[in-house]
Amino acid sequence: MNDKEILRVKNLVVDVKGKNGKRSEIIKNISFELNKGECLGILGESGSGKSMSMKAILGLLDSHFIIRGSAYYKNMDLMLETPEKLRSYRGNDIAVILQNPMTCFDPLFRMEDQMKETWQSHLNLSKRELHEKALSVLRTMQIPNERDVLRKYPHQLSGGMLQRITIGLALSMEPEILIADEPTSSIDAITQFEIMKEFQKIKEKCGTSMIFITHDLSVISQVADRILVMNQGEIVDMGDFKHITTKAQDEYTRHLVRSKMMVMRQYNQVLQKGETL
Ligand SMILES: Nc1ncnc2c1ncn2[C@@H]1O[C@H](COP(=O)(O)OP(=O)(O)OP(=O)(O)O)[C@@H](O)[C@H]1O
Repeated sequence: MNDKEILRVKNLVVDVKGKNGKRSEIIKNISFELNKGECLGILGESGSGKSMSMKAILGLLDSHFIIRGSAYYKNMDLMLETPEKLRSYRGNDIAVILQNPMTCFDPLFRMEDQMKETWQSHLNLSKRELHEKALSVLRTMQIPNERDVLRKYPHQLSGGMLQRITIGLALSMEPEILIADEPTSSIDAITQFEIMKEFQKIKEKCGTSMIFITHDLSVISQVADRILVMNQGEIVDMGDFKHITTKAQDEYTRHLVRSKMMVMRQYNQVLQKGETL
């Protein structure tokens, strides 16, 4: 690893064991690095291996999967760490934001209790301080009526608001790396735009290193410094937005760009209308 890098993934292979005992390769020898303060976009269609590669790095795959390769975080190979150590990295150093914010919260508990629980095991704070922290996260994420929101259950809040809270919670842990796996896919286009603005702010203000996983080129066009394209478990292209959209040599990338560009034009039209509402 050089000084600029915060994560270096080398020759990552993931095999899955089928019921008949046969092994099939779902991640085929991928290597990439994430630089400090950089936002790396991982782009690919459904099933291309975006989530699996992240899960493998974070130790989130069960024993049906056989993983080879290395993933250096601050010169430590995550692949060689114990499950306990990986769990502590996931809480403190590497924050993960998932597709559906509803699945991150327990439907039976009020938002305040869930937020407090996130911090309780990591921070030594009094009840009062935890309450103040919860309010401050909501204010930072510009959530109105923050006192009311804390008393609500997850189903009483919109998907966009829950995702904002998830992002706020992830950031409150001051992670070194933020991994967002399709964080806007279950949200309408206007809220998606607002959430993307949050990610842009995070990048500009906090300098957090980010990996942003999506199947949608338009979504990462605003935040990603570099985009890595995956197809059938392999990295087929890598470069900045301009390279991906105008100079990609790989036929799959070109096909992806052509089809996304059309959607992107429509998406931008919707957003422009939304902004002037
Ligand atoms: N539990 C599983 N058991 C076996 N194979 C799996 C399992 N989960 C995913 N796969 C396979 O791994 C490959 C990569 O899946 P992955 O979820 O990483 O794709 P993705 O690019 O993140 O797509 P999506 O956006 O739909 O999640 C796919 O071929 C998928 O069928």
